[in-house]
Parts: sequence; structure tokens; C-alpha cells
Amino acid sequence: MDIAVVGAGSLGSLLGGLLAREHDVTLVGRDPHMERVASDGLRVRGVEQFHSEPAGRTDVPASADLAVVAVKSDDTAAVAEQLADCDLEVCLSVQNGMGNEEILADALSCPVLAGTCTYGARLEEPGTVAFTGRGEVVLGAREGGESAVGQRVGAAFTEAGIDATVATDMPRRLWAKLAVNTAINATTALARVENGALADGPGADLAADAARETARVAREQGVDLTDERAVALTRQVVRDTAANRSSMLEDVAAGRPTEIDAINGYVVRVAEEPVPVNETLTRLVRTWAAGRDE
Ligand SMILES: NC(=O)C1=CN([C@@H]2O[C@H](COP(=O)(O)OP(=O)(O)OC[C@H]3O[C@@H](n4cnc5c(N)ncnc54)[C@H](OP(=O)(O)O)[C@@H]3O)[C@@H](O)[C@H]2O)C=CC1
Ligand SMILES: CC(C)(CO)C(=O)C(=O)O
Repeated sequence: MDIAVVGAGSLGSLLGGLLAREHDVTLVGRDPHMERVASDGLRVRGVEQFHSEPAGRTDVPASADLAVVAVKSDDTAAVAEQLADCDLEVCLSVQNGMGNEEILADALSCPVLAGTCTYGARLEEPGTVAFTGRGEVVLGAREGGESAVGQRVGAAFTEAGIDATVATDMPRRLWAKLAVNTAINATTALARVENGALADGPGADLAADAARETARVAREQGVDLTDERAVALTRQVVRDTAANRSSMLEDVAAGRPTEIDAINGYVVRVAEEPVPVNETLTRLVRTWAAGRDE
């Protein structure tokens, strides 16, 4: 497959590096990382160590079979505009948060698949990405149901050694992941703690309250996600990633924009009834961001 990975930072570089072992891959990202990839290839270290040779560039190519979108959610609209001029068979988002697939589908004429990803990656320096955790890519039709093109994309990932599942219930999976992210990300970012600090005590109670609220909004949207399931998933991720710093904690610590608007802020936007926990977390993170911008 001819694959363009748009947003070749941490996750995009890792997935692109893995995919390039089997496919023709172009990483689309920023200099100096792309200059280094174009001249010396990509070095992957950590869980697996290997050298891979995707192409590297800073603009979207004229055509590809598949575009994998791996930018932070604030950048999705700009990428959608760039991809609108690219001759594509299919596009897949592997981003966290909600709303990314809709933004892409509004701009593109090809099918847009939804994805969730639990692989872990961190861009270490230009040309080098750390593979910090093996996980799973789950992908499928964004409205749910069977997808022949989803099967082809899933097979392409599997051929490259990526643990990939093609699912027929992507709305439920996206909301389940959203529940976990609404529970963990803002709480750990505001309290400046690792995920494991939410295993018990007030942090665990706050995370469970956020997860329950998100599950309720999922049900308002016609998605079958119980409060118990959302809380159990959150507890499991807290246990499994106890030593991790959430992506929002990393963003806040580095003074970068966060994905709050696509996570807790999304729940606030689509909720039909009040969501005081998600609203408070959103307001606090936005307050931090406003202070940062002054
Ligand atoms: N890292 C991880 O382990 C995981 C991340 N995710 C999700 O994946 C998404 C990406 O996360 P992550 O990889 O950590 O983020 P990064 O910030 O590391 O990578 C995104 C990269 O895309 C670049 N970029 C932004 N806009 C464009 C554009 N128009 N053209 C080319 N490049 C662009 C950014 O550059 P610049 O910063 O200069 O704008 C940045 O280098 C997020 O939604 C995240 O939540 C999900 C699972 C795991
Ligand atoms: C699952 C979790 C909370 C792991 O840290 C994550 O997705 C993130 O940090 O964005």
C-alpha cells in the first residue's frame, strides 16, 4: 500500500516506521525531523529497535492509497484542508478525542475510518522515535458496521506487524476511549500526577465521576456504554498505565496546547443534560491555557 502518515510527530513516526517495513510510506511532518528522515531514515528504539526508510516531507503528497492522520486534534481542520487536494482511496484517524473523523469527512471525498490506538510513542530527537509501549490499533467504519476498505487497511497494518483489529462498533469504542480520557487526562494534568495516583482516594472518585458522566452522554447519543463499564475501563487503564504521565500532563508540563476541546470539552458541547464534572475540568484547563497565553 502507498501510505501517507500526516502528522509525523511521536505516534505518526512510530506507526509510519512500522508500516514502512512492508509498505511505501511517506511521513508528512515538520523540519528538522523530516530533513533527518529524508537523509538518514528513521531510527526506532525502545520496545523494538530498528531502522526504517520512509520518505519524509513537510507537505501532503498529490496521491496515496491511505492517509493516516496523527496530528493533535487542534490541527485536524488544517490537515483536512491539505488532504482535500490529495487523491486518496481512504483516510484513517488514529487520534485521541472526538470530532476528528467528522472534520475529515466534511472535507474529503474518500471514506474516513475511525481508529483508536494504544501504542505508545515519543519523538526523542530529529530522526529518532521512542517506541514506549506496544498496544493495539482498532479501526473500522466511523458510523459502525462492516467496511471492506477497513478490512484492507487492517490487513495492511497486520502485514507490517502492528496489532490491529477491524471492529464493527467504532462509535462505542470511541466513546469508551473518550470516557477513559475524560477521566484521566485533565485530572492528572491539573493535579500534576502520574496515572497511578488515580487508583484510590479523591483522584479516583473524580475520575469515576467524569467517566460516568461521559457514559451518560454516550447513551444520550445512542451508544450503549454503561456507567459500570466506563468506570471499570478507567480503573483498568489507571492500573495498566500507573507509571505513565498522561498526554495532557505532558502538554501542560511543556506549556503546549492541550486536546481538552476534543476530550472533556467535546462532552460539554454535545451533552443534552448538565455535565458539571466535565465542565469544571474543561474550564480549569482552559484557565491554565489562558494564563499560559498571557
Ligand atoms: N504519542 C502517543 O503515544 C499517542 C498519541 N495518541 C494521539 O495521537 C495524536 C498525535 O499525538 P502525538 O504523536 O503524541 O503528537 P505530536 O505532537 O508528537 O505529533 C504531531 C505532529 O504533527 C505535526 N503537525 C501538525 N500539523 C501538521 C501539518 N499540517 N502537517 C504536518 N505536520 C503537522 C506537529 O508539528 P507541530 O507540533 O510543529 O505543530 C507534530 O510534530 C493525538 O491525538 C494523541 O492524543 C494516541 C495514542 C498514543
Ligand atoms: C490512556 C491514556 C490516559 C494513557 O496515558 C492516554 O490515552 C493519554 O495519556 O492520552
